[in-house]
This record gives sequence, C-alpha cells and structure tokens, in this order.
Amino acid sequence: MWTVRGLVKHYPAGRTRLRRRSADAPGAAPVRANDGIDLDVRRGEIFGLLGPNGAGKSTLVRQLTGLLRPDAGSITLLGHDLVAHPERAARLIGYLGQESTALDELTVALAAETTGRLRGLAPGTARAERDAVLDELGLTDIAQRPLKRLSGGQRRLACFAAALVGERPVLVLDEPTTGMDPVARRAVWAAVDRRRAERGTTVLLVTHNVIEAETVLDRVAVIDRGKVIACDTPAGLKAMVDGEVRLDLVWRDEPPLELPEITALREQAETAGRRWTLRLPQDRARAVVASVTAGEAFAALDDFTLATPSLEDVYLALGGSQKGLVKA
Ligand SMILES: Nc1ncnc2c1ncn2[C@@H]1O[C@H](COP(=O)(O)OP(=O)(O)OP(=O)(O)O)[C@@H](O)[C@H]1O
Repeated sequence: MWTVRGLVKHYPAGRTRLRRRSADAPGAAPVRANDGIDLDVRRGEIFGLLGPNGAGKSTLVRQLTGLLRPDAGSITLLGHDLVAHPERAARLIGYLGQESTALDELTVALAAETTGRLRGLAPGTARAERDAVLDELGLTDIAQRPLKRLSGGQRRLACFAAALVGERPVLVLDEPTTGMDPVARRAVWAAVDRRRAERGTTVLLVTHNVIEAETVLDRVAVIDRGKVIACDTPAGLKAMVDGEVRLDLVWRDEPPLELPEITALREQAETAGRRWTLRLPQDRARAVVASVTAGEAFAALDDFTLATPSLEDVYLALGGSQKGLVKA
C-alpha cells in the first residue's frame, strides 16, 4: 500500500547541519541523504525505520509525508502518487514530527481540537474526538495547560494525542516516545494497537530505541548512510547474529592488563570508559566469563552482563557506519 522506489535526496553542500565544517570547505560534495531507497509497507503493519543519527531517516519521512520533494524516485500511498501530488499526503497521514513548535502556544485541549478542525472535522465532532483522545491517553487533567508549560514527555504525549484526532489511515511517528515515562509509553502503544485492531491503521515509526523497536515493530528497515541495509522482522534480523552473545565487562578502575588473558580480550573489545563490550560465540563467551570471574581479574571487575543479541548488534554485524544506534 506504500511503495517507494529509487528515492534519492541530496542537500547542497554548505547547508549541512551536522557536517557544517567540512561542507563549508570549497568544493565540498553535496550530502546524499537518501541514496536509492526502496520500501514496501503493508496495510495494518507497524513498520520501523531504525538507524543512527544522520542516517537519513527524517529526510525519508519528510518525503514520505509530502513535505520534501525527492530529487528522484517514486512514492505511492494507497494508490496516490505523492511525488506528483504531495498535498494529498495530509489527507492520508497523521504525522507526529520531532518538533512541536507550531502547537506550543496552545493548550493541550486546543491543540487536539484545532488539529481536528484543520483536518476538516465539524466543530462538534472535533470536540468529541478531542475529549475521547485526551481521556484515552490520560491527559484530561492537564487539558487546559499550554504545551509550552509541560514537561518534554507530557508535551510529546499531547502532540501524539493531536495527531490521532480526525483519524487518518496512516500514522507516521518520528520518535514518538522520546522523554516519556513508562506509563505514557504504554498509553502510546496501546492507542496504536487499538487503532490497528479496529481500523487497520498502518504505522511508520522512526526510532533509535532498540528495545522498543524489538517489541512493537512488525518489520524494520535498517537505514545507514542513506541506504536500506536490511529489512525484515526483528526476529528475522536477529537470526543473522544467532549464536553470538554480547558480554559487557565494567572495571572498577583500571583493567588488570598485567593478566595476559585480559590483554588478549582488549584486542577484541569495544571500549567506552570503564566498559568493555565483546561480541562472541556462545561457548567462547562462557569461557571468558569463567576466566574473568574465577581468576585474579574478578577483584578488578565491578559488573558484568551477558545478553542475547539486539538489533544494535545486527546493525553492527551488517557493517553499520557508526559505533551504534544510540542517540548521542
Ligand atoms: N536541511 C538540511 N540541509 C542540509 N543537510 C541536511 C539537512 N537535513 C539533513 N541534512 C543532512 O542529511 C543527512 C541525513 O539527515 P537526517 O536528518 O535525514 O538523518 P536522521 O537519520 O533523521 O538523523 P537523526 O536521527 O539525527 O534525526 C545528514 O548528513 C544531515 O546532516
């Protein structure tokens, strides 16, 4: 129902956000933010875009929602050509972007009601939908507070509520749960599930949060440097690194490098301060745990954890260009 083929988007050199210094150099190349993206999102699915900072996710989403014109490629949503008719996206998609500045001056109730009115609801219907959605998300008590006086998580939830008013068949959520507490997160996923079950709503979700991605997504496209480097169910992707485990060792102070087994481990470890992360076959991990917990090294160890692979490990196994997915 949502088909994307050969999508390309360049930003001119010199207007780059993250690479400003190199882009200012004379002759700097334009940024190829999306570099030939193909996607097929099915009706009723919760489809994720996962990738590190600067991978090109927001650029892709802005094109998919008709806000940014691609340099090349095609986008069709529910039979509509969104490259030729980007204005049609607003009738098909409820979009929650990363920023809420447009709604910040309004109260929670007015933000929801106004969104409903802008989407063509009659005044009475907009008010009724507003009340229902605020109640569903537990926002009734703060309905009369302006968004700019709320905490980051509350503001995010209020914007999510507004995006739900005036039902659209597709929801695009760009990191919807950032800053939310667990109660608010659960309310978001319950609201998404309900719409999918009752109306077959399709959801495109941009996320950095690996745990959330693994629990809520039906399928996920891993994006790196403007390309889709893998696309499958979370379980399908994780099967690629089956048999590997992640071992984290946290040293109290300095690692005991006088011990040869520890020096050998350092070669394979990714280090971040006192933490060493190793990705190892299961039996090798067991042997390493046995040696660091039984021997002299144990006294120097503050903590250790063994974990099954996550989508982060999949990203690294696929040759991802960054050290990981986690937002800096
Ligand atoms: N308006 C812009 N002008 C110039 N370059 C841009 C612009 N927006 C993004 N870029 C560049 O395009 C690339 C992709 O950025 P994009 O924001 O799409 O990534 P992202 O995956 O959404 O990152 P994040 O997770 O940080 O939001 C980056 O190199 C970025 O610096």
